[in-house]
Amino acid sequence: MTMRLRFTKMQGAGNDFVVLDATRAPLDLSPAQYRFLADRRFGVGADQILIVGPAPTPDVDFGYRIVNADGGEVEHCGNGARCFVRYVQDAGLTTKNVVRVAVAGGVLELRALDDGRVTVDMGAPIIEPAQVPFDASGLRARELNGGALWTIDVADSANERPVELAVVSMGNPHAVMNIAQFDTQDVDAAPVAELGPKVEAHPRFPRRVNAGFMQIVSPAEIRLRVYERGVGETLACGTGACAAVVAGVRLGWLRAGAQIGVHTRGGLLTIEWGGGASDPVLMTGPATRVFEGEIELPATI
Ligand SMILES: N[C@H](CCC[C@H](N)C(=O)O)C(=O)O
Repeated sequence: MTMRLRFTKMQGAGNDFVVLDATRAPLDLSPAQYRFLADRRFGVGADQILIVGPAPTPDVDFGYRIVNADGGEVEHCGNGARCFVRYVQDAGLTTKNVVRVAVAGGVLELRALDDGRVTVDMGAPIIEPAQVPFDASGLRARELNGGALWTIDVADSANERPVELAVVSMGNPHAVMNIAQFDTQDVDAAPVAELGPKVEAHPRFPRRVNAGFMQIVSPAEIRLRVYERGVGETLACGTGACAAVVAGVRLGWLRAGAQIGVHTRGGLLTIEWGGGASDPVLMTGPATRVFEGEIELPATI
């Protein structure tokens, strides 16, 4: 028994999505069915599944849900937000250029630009460790320029090793590491494959965490790789780029209020944050429709 499911494949800076339209009828798939859709051999293949729905409240235009490739539903997706607005415009679901959408992590305002990119007001970051959430019990932060760096022990292949990180939530949890601590100035040589999964699943992150590896190029430019919670390393992570800039500004490594160029493996994201706790993080980047299709989705997997 299968169901025929129409989908749109999209990508934002190489972070790729299967977009499902639930604006006309509810769509409630199982985690196993979401994993099937995300599977790059047996299904369509994607980092996340985006389910576009009707507005849950009068103050927004739409709602959308985000499911990681492992089938777990999450609070936020920055690259997905840009693809969402491209989708609803292309599908004729809106004629607006500024769209408000409700996600589990909050309400986003999205602006489609004339050059094809999209700017997302990602809201203010959450920097209180307990709200990330991060268990800081028994730890003492290293204060730097008003920001905080935490050292946790991570079991790598050989033994336990200390890893220094900043913690930020954009509605979803992020750990940001400066790669200089790994004796390299090249993010391509950072130990993402080895340490990414260990940090993602570290017990001090009760909801797991997205692990960002940041190379500071200048006060207005970074290179970033992210081992995403529930996926693994992706070519880009929008909320990860926002979290890295927030951490970098707070720690004095990046310039507050500047347009920070975030070079990811999939393309350039531009992030701006004024540095105030209530200042919104603004992210601008690409959003591309790749193809549309149909798939026979097994009713039970
Ligand atoms: N893996 C993330 C969700 C997707 C975030 C990323 N794709 C983005 O563009 O922000 C998490 O579990 O919080």
